[in-house]
Parts: sequence; structure tokens; C-alpha cells
Amino acid sequence: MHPTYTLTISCPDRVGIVAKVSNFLAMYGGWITEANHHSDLEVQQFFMRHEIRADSLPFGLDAFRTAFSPIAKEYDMQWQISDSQTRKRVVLMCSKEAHCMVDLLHRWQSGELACDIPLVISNHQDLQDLVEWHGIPFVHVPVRKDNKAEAYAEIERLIDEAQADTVVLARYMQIIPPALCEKYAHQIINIHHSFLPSFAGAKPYHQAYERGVKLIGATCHYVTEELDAGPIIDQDIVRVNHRQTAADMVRLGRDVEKAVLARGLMWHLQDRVLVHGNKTVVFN
Ligand SMILES: Nc1nc2c(c(=O)[nH]1)N[C@@H](CN(C=O)c1ccc(C(=O)N[C@@H](CCC(=O)O)C(=O)O)cc1)CN2
Repeated sequence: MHPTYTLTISCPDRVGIVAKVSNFLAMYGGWITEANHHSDLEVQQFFMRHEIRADSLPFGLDAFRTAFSPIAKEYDMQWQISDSQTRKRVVLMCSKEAHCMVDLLHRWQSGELACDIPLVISNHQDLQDLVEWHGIPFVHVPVRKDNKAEAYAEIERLIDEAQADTVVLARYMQIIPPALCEKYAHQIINIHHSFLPSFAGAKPYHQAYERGVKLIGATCHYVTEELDAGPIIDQDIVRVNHRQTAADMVRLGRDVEKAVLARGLMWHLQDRVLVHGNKTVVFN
């Protein structure tokens, strides 16, 4: 695979954006290997993601940023460019449930998840041996009603010390405080074990069982202050019926959770997820 730069853009929609960007790239010999764009006519916002062969351009990211900035300013763009050779640093967080952590660590070890995992943080020690078996440092930060401020100050220090650009809540069952949601906006990804907006909060499978639904699912979303209400990255479902107990639903849901979290994280790592307000455009 040739190393690529990924250019993502969000800006007010108007005529000529695709031409302007493509002409800029062509002017420098830029070889576009994947192109996606979308116009949201409701909010008149334009979204674009281009992958460009790194060796087709005569300069690196810093010079690209300097050269492209006048266009970005003219079109009032929110934009970023990233290098496929720079692996994102992902801190994983968990509690007691192992399935999502095991799945992510296996996909990482097999090379499917192209990222670095400098650290795992947990409010329990149940998964310590599993994580350390994969050669990843594990830090136990207990969270109780009487130590939340200290606990989250330590978690913030650990995330910053790890120079993480992404945090994944792999069934981490504590509420992230508002200040951290704001500081790491669109950088914290959670897997919620229901087909949101149904059954937000704790024990969604028991809520689903009590309601008698025929579909259960999982939702991968960015974390916001409001619980389970952040921009959705991916979702999936599985059919259930009157024969399934709540425990059966927990078991069936695990496979959906693993698949949805891995897919959502993969797209995030590939800069395929653009956030606008409380929604996403996913160029997958
Ligand atoms: N600020 C946010 N923090 C977290 C979110 C979020 O969307 N915004 N998602 C959760 C994960 N989650 C469901 O997906 C979830 C986690 C925890 C709870 C909950 O009620 N926890 C209880 C304590 C439970 C315990 O100690 O075992 C609580 O904190 O009082 C509901 C939903 C992760 N964090």
C-alpha cells in the first residue's frame, strides 16, 4: 500500500468546492486515490474526504497546510490533513466486561487495527492479566462516589501522558465528567449496548426484555456530557423473540457490540467520520 495523506473538509456548501480542491491537488501533481463528498441540503453544509498518494506531492504535511490554508480561509473550511504513516494513539478504558476489550486487542495484535495502544485504564482489575498478556500497560483507577474528582484528574493526566488522540470506552461503566467530554470532544468513542435512542443508560438489555422488543442492538458513538446522546458513528441489530431471556439478549448482544465498536473505531482511525452538530457523515 502506498502511504497516503487524508484530507477532510467541512464547510458551507456552494458551487465550485470540489473543483477548487481538485485543481489545487492537480497543480502539485496530487494523485487522488479515493474521493468522497456529500452535500447536506438541509443545513447547506459540504463534506469531503480525499486520499492522496503521499509520494505524488512535492511536499510534506506542514507545507501542504501552508499552501492549502488560503483556500480553506476563502471557503470557511474546517479541515485537517493526516498521514497514513502516523499511527493514532488509542487509550482503551474498561470495567469488568471483557468481550469488547478482548476483541479490540486481538484485532490490534493481528494488525487489523492500525494504531498504537500505549495504555489501558480501568476502574476494576478484572482484565489486568489479559491486557498485560498483550504487552500493554494496565492502570487501575478506582472510581467511587467519594473520589471522582481525583480519579478523573488522574485519568486525564494518564491520557495526556500517553499523548493519546483517541480514547475508547470498551464497556467502561462510569460517567465521564463534562470537563473531559469537552476537552476530548470527538476523541472519546463509546460502545453502548442498545440500538439508540432506545434504552439509554444502565441495563439496556433488561430494559429491552421488559419492553418485549424484537430487535436489540449496539451503538458506537462519540461521548458527550449527556449520557449516550453523542454523535452516532455506527449501529447494528440482531433479531430476538419471546424465547430469549434478558441473559440471552446479553449474550446475543455481545457479538453485535464487538462488531460495531471495531467498525466504528476503524472508521475513526481512517478519518472517515466527520462530525456536524450532533450527527456524523461517515465516508466508509
Ligand atoms: N459522559 C459520558 N460518559 C459515558 C458515556 C456517555 O455517553 N457520556 N457512556 C458510558 C457507557 N454507558 C453506556 O454505554 C454507561 C455507563 C455507565 C452508566 C451508569 O449508570 N453508571 C453508574 C455506575 C455503574 C457502576 O458503577 O457499575 C453511574 O455512573 O452512576 C450508564 C451507561 C460511559 N461513560
